[in-house]
Amino acid sequence: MRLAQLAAALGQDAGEAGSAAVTGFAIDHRKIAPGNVFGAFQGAAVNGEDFIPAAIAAGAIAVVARPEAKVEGALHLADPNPRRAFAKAAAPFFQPVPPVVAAVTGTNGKTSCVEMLRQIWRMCGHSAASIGTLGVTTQDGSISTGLTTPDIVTFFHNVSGLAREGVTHLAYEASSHGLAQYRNEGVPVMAGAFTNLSRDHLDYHGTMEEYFAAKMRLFAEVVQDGGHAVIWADDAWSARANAAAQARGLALFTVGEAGEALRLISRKPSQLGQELAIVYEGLERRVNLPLIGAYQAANALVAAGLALVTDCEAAQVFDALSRLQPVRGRLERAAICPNGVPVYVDYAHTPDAVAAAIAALRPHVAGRLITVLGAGGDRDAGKRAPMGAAAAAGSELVIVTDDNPRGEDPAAIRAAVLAGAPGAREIGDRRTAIAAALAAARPGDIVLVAGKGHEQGQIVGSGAHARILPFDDVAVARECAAELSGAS
Ligand SMILES: CC(=O)N[C@H]1[C@@H](OP(=O)(O)OP(=O)(O)OC[C@H]2O[C@@H](n3ccc(=O)[nH]c3=O)[C@H](O)[C@@H]2O)O[C@H](CO)[C@@H](O)[C@@H]1O[C@H](C)C(=O)N[C@@H](C)C(=O)N[C@H](CCC(=O)O)C(=O)O
Ligand SMILES: Nc1ncnc2c1ncn2[C@@H]1O[C@H](COP(=O)(O)OP(=O)(O)OP(=O)(O)O)[C@@H](O)[C@H]1O
Ligand SMILES: N[C@H](CCC[C@H](N)C(=O)O)C(=O)O
Ligand SMILES: [Mg+2]
Repeated sequence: MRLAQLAAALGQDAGEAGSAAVTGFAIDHRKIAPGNVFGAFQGAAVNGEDFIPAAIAAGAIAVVARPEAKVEGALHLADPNPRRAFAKAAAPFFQPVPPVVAAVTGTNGKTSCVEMLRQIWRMCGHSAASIGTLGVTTQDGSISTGLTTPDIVTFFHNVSGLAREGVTHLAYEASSHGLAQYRNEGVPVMAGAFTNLSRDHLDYHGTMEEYFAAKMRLFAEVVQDGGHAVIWADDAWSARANAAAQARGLALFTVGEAGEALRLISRKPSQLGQELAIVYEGLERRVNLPLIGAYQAANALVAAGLALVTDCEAAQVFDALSRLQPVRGRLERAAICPNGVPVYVDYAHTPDAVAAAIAALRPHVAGRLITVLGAGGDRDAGKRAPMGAAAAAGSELVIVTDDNPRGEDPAAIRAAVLAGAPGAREIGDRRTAIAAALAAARPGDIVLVAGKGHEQGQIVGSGAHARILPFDDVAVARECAAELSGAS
């Protein structure tokens, strides 16, 4: 690719520099190699424009930046929205891409949906992958990227790398941060999905309206012209999501009890899962979903909707639902105590998710539900008390503990959660809290350990002082259960 082509994609003229070969793209000046294009963005922590001279010194031949940024010694590709312009400029460089791409947004359920869709596609015979909180997942396993939505350069590398490996079907998670920062643009997206909206990330977006607007960029700009919008119909924000998709002219596919394309008629919990009655194209079908909880049924049906609009055969899709494997850290049964008490690990880290995880377990509780939870530091502080309240409303015993305190005082975070759960116990150390929950449990009880799901570490400190202490809720629950059997 020549610089002239790249400039033309942005409607600009590269002049004499146009014949230079573009060797790659970077948004971090420390990753610039000679011949690269640098994207200089104003960030939350620092201003990327401050690194323009260093990027040019390292060999950048062009810089995508705001018109007012100072660029000397390289071509200035000026744009008032440099993140969007950078994505547009870089996209043609990263070829090929999988022919079928779907993206999922929503407060809760993105990871579950993309992972379930990956499995359904696979069972329909396609070579499929997903990108999201669990990393880049193919049938051979997962590689973690650290963030739900990686930065745009990593995203392009991953997407084109998967296509080169033969992946034809890709599902990715579009977080609101990722959408707001144009971290996943430029790949033709055949279908987008919306799962739900509830409180999270207001530290970043400010208001629910802004948060919703960030999510709706998926339908307004990211999904390709003539693409599909699969929308969970039973959420308070669904009607507005429908309107956003229709305003863009996308083909609407609604799912749920109020869904028109895929209607959920009934849901009956069974011992190991649930039986769903659904109607698709006028035909009533029964699906034995091997997963518990209304929320997992919702995610499975949204994933099924995405498979259907990406041309999978209905009989195969519904058959695949009955063979879905659990998603790591989502209502994962981590251990069974010697007295028969099961311990579930769930990634609930919003008030709505805590309520959803509890609702999923409640039909299976004969005795008491014991919930262990905390809230993350350097994240939306306003969700902490409502998380505590959701736990208290649905559990007989709540133990408030630490969950990635990051740069904050862990005791202050716990106090904020406890404000919503006044009767709760407080045990800062997460291992001690889990051990205490298991020790308190009597036959018939269930223990829910919420907040970390698949995570492998406890993040303490921030910036240069950040450390990730190894911690895995599933492993710790197993160890604590084993200690109990040693003690009995
Ligand atoms: C608030 C936020 O979203 N921050 C992310 C964002 O940072 P930013 O664009 O504001 O960047 P910045 O650090 O201020 O730096 C500005 C620019 O200067 C560049 N730079 C910076 C330093 C330097 O020495 N040289 C240099 O060139 C940076 O590459 C960047 O382009 O882009 C960075 C690069 O992609 C991310 O690493 C960073 O994630 C931080 C670590 C983070 O914690 N993000 C979380 C909140 C997040 O994004 N979570 C979402 C949602 C999770 C969910 O609920 O699903 C996710 O998608 O993971
Ligand atoms: N459809 C849903 N409705 C309500 N709660 C849900 C739903 N799906 C998942 N949850 C809750 O949210 C938790 C996280 O689920 P998942 O990882 O699929 O969501 P996510 O949107 O990817 O989250 P993140 O924003 O952290 O990436 C689950 O463990 C569960 O507690
Ligand atoms: N993607 C989410 C993960 C939160 C998980 C929870 N363990 C926490 O640290 O708050 C976030 O970055 O807000
Ligand atoms: Mg996720």
